[in-house]
Amino acid sequence: MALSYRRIIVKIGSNVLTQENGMPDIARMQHLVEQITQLKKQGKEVIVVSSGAVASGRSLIKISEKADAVTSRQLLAAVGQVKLINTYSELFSQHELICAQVLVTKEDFRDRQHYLNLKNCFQVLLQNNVIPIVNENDVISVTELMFTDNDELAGLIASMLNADALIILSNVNGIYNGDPKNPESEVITEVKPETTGFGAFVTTQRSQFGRGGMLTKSHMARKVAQLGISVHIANGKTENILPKVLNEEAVNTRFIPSKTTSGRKKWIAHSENYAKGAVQINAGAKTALTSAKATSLLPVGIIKIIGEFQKGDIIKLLDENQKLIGQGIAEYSSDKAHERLGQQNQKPLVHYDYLFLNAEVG
Ligand SMILES: Nc1ncnc2c1ncn2[C@@H]1O[C@H](COP(=O)(O)OP(=O)(O)O)[C@@H](O)[C@H]1O
Ligand SMILES: N[C@@H](CCC(=O)OP(=O)(O)O)C(=O)O
Repeated sequence: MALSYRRIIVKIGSNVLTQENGMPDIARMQHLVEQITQLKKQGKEVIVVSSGAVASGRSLIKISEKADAVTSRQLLAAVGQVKLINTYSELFSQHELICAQVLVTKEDFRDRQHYLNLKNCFQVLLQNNVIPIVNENDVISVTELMFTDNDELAGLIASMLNADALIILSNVNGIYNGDPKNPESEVITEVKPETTGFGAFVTTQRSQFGRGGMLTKSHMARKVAQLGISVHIANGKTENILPKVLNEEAVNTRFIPSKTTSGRKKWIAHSENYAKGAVQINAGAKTALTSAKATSLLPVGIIKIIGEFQKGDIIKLLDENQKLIGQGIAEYSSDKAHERLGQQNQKPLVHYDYLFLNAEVG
């Protein structure tokens, strides 16, 4: 039976678009564009998150051996992104489709207003039947300003746009229960919200041109599925992989979504890096928050306040072992929280509606 997704984010990894010699694989791009065109013809909305700028740059310019890694990446990406988007534009125009370039940085997800502006831009593109092609703005995103990789970016976009599905195309058939190169390893076909233990199979190993590897993919996939979005990790080098995934005809790893979460919670879920402060909570509060019942964080369960924050800021929630368990929006400042610390009958510091708790990865 075909999966009936309407809004789909397709993330295309560097390795899918790159030949073994590091040069862009135009034939592969052409085939992916054909598949996306088919989805568009079926009335689906498709947003592409495409890596490949650096690989495209490599085909155009030779970098000096003296240049450092950051500068080389800036040069290759700045030159390569033009070629990448031009290639997409030419290929889509052969099918009478228009695509748009959307380059983003971590900063664009920083506050609610930036977030809403970006969301608005996607909405107008989709309303006009344009295919957004998103990539990180590698020219200004360097070192700590960078997304872990485009998988993280794709997860953010999927949750921002309330997508039905995120399909991550990589150079493996999915997450294997061992080394992907070992013929005895098999693809884990389904990860349910309650599945545990699969994280042990994922190593920090990554492919020749990839950045984050399978570890970030599985972290992100878990989080996105927790927000109510199906996530598939599939092989972008397999012929007709997109229709095959949707018709359940290809081996891939599918993360089954939890029941849906509000847009506000989705934003909070991805705001961990923008937290202004943190609170450490006791074991009782942790048990209450992680139980099935909707519970707000009360000062009585807080043992420590870390850093300064104002009403409306994102704050992290840590357990007694300093482990991050989630984040939420503070209902009042750190000064007021200090006054109420450990006291009973006080207003919640984080209301349940503004609280997001992380799932275990595996
Ligand atoms: N359990 C596993 N199953 C599949 N791949 C794995 C696993 N553990 C590590 N990997 C590595 O993750 C790589 C894919 O991630 P990555 O290199 O970031 O690719 P991409 O460019 O598509 O984002 C695989 O090529 C493989 O080397
Ligand atoms: N923004 C970079 C890609 C970075 C990246 O995350 O790559 P990948 O791990 O292959 O998805 C580029 O366009 O070359």
